[in-house]
Amino acid sequence: MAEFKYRIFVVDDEEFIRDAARLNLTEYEVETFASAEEALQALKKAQPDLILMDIGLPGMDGVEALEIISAKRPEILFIMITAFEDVQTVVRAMKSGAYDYVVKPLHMDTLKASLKNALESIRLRKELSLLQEQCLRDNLPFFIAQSNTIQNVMEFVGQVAKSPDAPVMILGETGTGKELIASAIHFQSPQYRGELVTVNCAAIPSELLESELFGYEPGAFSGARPGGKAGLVELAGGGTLFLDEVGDMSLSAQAKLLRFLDTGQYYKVGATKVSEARVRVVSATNRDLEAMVEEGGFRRDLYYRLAMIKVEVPSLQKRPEDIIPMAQFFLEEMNKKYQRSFSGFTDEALNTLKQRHYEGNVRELKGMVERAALCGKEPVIESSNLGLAGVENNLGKSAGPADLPALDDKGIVLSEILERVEGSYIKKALALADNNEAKAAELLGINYHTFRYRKKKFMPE
Ligand SMILES: Nc1ncnc2c1ncn2[C@@H]1O[C@H](COP(=O)(O)OP(=O)(O)OP(=O)(O)O)[C@@H](O)[C@H]1O
Repeated sequence: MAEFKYRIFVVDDEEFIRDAARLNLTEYEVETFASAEEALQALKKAQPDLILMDIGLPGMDGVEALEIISAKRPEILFIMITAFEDVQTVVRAMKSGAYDYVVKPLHMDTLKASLKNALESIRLRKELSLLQEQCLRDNLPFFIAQSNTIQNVMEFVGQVAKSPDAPVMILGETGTGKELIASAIHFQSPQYRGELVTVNCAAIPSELLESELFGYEPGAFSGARPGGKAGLVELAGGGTLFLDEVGDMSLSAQAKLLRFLDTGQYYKVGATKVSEARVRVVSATNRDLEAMVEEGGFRRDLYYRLAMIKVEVPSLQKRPEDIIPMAQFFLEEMNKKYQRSFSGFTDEALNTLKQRHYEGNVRELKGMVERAALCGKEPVIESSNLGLAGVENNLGKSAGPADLPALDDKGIVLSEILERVEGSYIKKALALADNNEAKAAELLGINYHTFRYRKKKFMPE
């Protein structure tokens, strides 16, 4: 195997110094240049690890070249070569990020020691970044994809994740895994080191959404924080902004978002100066956005912009092969969460799980397994632990008192039954309201935030 050698550019107008570097630094791959301009030209094709740069060059000086190169290639280290009297310039170079400097006349031992230190720091930096990458990827949420249907979706997701600027819209019923897919897009994209910032457009009152997204200047409105606030767009800079339930965004916020998507620019509330951010936007909805566009509730131009790439997540009903592997995976998760030690499900419980029609999709399945892990007795989950007896939770059927278990001398657990009834009505209201949580809350005569809180209890996120 060829021996690995660090690559060093030496930029000095004195031929003697260039020759000395080539002759003495044989353990490195050395290329020499008589001017900063020549080095800049070579950088278009080459990838040096370090540049040994003379400060007093004819034409562009060494510090200017350092600033230009560092802005684009911050990973390249610089050691500056300077004459004694040049202290001011050395200070400027160090402030601009030079790693070290050596003074003319060059002493090869001093130069070699400085190079060794610099290159050791490159090695450590590379090692650290490899470790960080591995750690990021190891902490990726686990996505179960057993069925061909969802495997095809995930293959497509892996492909679209690679183009960092293309907006992606994820469509699918509630609880199908849209948020998980948004995080898969982020972590498989080139900007995975940036933040993944999630905004639930339905949970933020429409009058606050704009200032949450774009931030505000000090004193922008009464009640604003004195120091102003950074927007979620800014926090997601260099990463991904996930707009969940995007169909619930007000028309005024839609207009601002469209401008941002078109130009990458935005105004903080109360600002006169424009700000910029580079962000991949992923959005999701379980509403029929095309119908909303026809009815004027969602801007057509924004819809086309956001849905440049569409990912459709099938309901659990359409991929029954995923039910059992998911149930087993969730049981492992719950074993850890609640320090239980279930080894699996009885055959009857497995059949119950397979036969159920999951209106709340994966979230409902996960909730059932969680409840079973809490209420069941080791070593295995039984069908009766799945919380389906007595009340038929499936939608389309009545969830009224007729389905409640009779009260006899064995007694009942009232709190459990009330909980089931509540869960059943919440699901029914969601279905009637076409998954619009605000409408579902209205149907149940409770406010939106109470609805969200109670929904989470039955359909944990
Ligand atoms: N394929 C999967 N593997 C493992 N867990 C999953 C999978 N799909 C969904 N989940 C889990 O199911 C729950 C619901 O998923 P998620 O929140 O991503 O759904 P959603 O489609 O965004 O729902 P909503 O439309 O209500 O916002 C989460 O706890 C998620 O971790």
